[in-house]
Amino acid sequence: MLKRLIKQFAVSGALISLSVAVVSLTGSGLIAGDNTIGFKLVASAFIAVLFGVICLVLIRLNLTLQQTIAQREESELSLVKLSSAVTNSGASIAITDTKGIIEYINDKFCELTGYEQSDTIGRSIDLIGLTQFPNGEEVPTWDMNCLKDNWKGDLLSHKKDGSHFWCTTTISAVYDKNNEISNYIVSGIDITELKEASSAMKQLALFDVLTGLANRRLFIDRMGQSIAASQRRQNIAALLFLDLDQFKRINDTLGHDAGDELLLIVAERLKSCVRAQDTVARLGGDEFTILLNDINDIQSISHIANQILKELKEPIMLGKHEVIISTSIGITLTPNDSQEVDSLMKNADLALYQAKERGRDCYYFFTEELNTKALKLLHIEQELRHALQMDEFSLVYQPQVCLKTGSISSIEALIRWNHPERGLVAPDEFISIAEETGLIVQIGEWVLKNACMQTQMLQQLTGQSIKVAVNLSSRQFSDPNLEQVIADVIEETDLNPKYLEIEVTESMLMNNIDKVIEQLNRIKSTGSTITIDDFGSGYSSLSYLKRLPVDILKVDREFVRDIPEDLNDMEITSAIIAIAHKLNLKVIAEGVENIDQRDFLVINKCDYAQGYYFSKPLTFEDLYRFFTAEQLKSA
Ligand SMILES: Nc1nc2c(ncn2[C@@H]2O[C@@H]3COP(=O)(O)O[C@H]4[C@@H](O)[C@H](n5cnc6c(=O)[nH]c(N)nc65)O[C@@H]4COP(=O)(O)O[C@H]3[C@H]2O)c(=O)[nH]1
Repeated sequence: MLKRLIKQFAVSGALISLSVAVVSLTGSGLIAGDNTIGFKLVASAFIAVLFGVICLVLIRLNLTLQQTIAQREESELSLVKLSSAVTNSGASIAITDTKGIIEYINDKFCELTGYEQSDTIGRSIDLIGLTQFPNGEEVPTWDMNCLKDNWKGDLLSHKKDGSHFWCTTTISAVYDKNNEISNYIVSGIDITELKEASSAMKQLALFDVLTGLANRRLFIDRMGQSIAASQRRQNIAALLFLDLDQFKRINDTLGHDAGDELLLIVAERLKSCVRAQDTVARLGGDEFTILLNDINDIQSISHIANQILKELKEPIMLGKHEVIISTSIGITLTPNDSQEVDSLMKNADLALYQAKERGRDCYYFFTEELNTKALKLLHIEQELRHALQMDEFSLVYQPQVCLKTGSISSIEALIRWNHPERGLVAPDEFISIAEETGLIVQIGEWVLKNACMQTQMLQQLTGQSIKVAVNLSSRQFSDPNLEQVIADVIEETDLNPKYLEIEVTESMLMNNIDKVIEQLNRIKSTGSTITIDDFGSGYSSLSYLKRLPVDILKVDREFVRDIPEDLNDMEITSAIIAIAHKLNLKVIAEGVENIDQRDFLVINKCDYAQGYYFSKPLTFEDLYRFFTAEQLKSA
């Protein structure tokens, strides 16, 4: 009101004075002859101007006053806004003095910590444990004397009830007009859930879900640390690769839950064999690795390896079933064998392979010779790839003779590798490498296709219904698309499928009988027949044999070799023939090298035979000649 009155007074005064001044000056000009009147008029104009100026000053003063009041109102409003923002902030806020004594806390602080205003004001902020990291380490920046700027970090804090929460915390210094710190604002946001989620993710990323052991990633990381530590401390670290010998069988027969339970028990037993500074990891499946650190003598590694072998052989109860397993262990040392993670892994794997070769349930230390052998195998693998591209493979065929008629009933296709430098390479030297590297899938398809094609051609050339037997490797046998591959080849080569015999080894059929039966039935659905190769060399149970959809049993060469000297072999061979016939299966004996063996087989009613006595494996051209000669003989 007063402001308005002053304003009105000043404005009217200024206007009146200005008008009076103008009128006076005009009047003084008009009566220029009369000096006295003119002087009076000028004087009154001067007074009017002076009065006007005073009024204008008053207007200015009034404006300034108004601005000051508006500014004060504005800052009051800002303060209200700020205080309401702090009070209602989603972040917990505490304001402390320079010594960390709490002067203010907002509602969120109370909600988060469980403390009331009355519990906290006047007490140290240490109350909620902001001065310590979870591992007990001091928070360095919480020293008030050091904190000159903002500090931000994640802290594990305490609630009033003693429980913990993770808080992402910002501590900011507040400066007064003398640029001295007057207060600290401590604001925090609860990130407990986030921390828990990220630690769960860390657990997933670094640990095996089933066993809780380190996973491959963490293990490799630890290996890097062990390599560095062994160099620093000038001692040894050992890497052990383990593979459970009977795991697949247990998994297949007792199911995956039992398999998982077994892995958990194995993990516990492995942990019990090593020290706290060692790492046990599961790389996947039944593959475990162990890192033994700070080793001073190799005997202690052997001691631990022996302990593991012993521990794992203790019976394990899986539900109602008691199982006994064993393990094979490959061992490599750093810095002795290598100081590179990759080559140490490779070394241990090679040593493990060697342990398995040596009959399993044992450990084997990596050696340089092993490495040389592995390099040689790698070289052969590269050569095999090249051989496939350059068409260096060929097939030879060994006739199979019907012992009743003496005529050729089938031919067995056997692969040869025409190596550009080494000449003809026998399959025993490369099939296992091809299997290990997976190249057998391509090589096997090549064999199947060429064997069918050439047999079809031979049938046309000779006019005879010749069958062909083709060996299948275990890798091919486990391919779920196998029947499609066979069906495609049959269609492509135009061979009647009843002339194709697929040979699978007895050892291939040993695992998971139901799956094997399924696979054999799929192969049979193509119209071809199935022969079990090397029969008697494995441990086929007769009850299994009854269920298998097979047509022919091939007696292993081992049993035929010492006939007629070895009575046991003769007993076994005649028993296999008798059993096969009881099951309505045909029998073929392989490796027949002399007439005594042939006669024995004839007497014991073996259906077919194959061996050097009848013919060595022949090239396609020789085979054709062989057939023509046979035809001439019988004509
Ligand atoms: N001591 C002796 N040996 C005889 C006699 N008659 C034949 N043999 C040899 O015995 C092997 C018979 O083949 P297998 O048992 O299937 O054993 C085969 C088979 O398991 C594998 N193999 C050969 N060709 C292929 C193939 O195309 N694919 C696959 N997956 N494996 C093959 O390589 C093995 C060896 O084949 P080969 O070296 O051709 O050796 C052949 C053959 O040459 C005999 O009277 N005495």
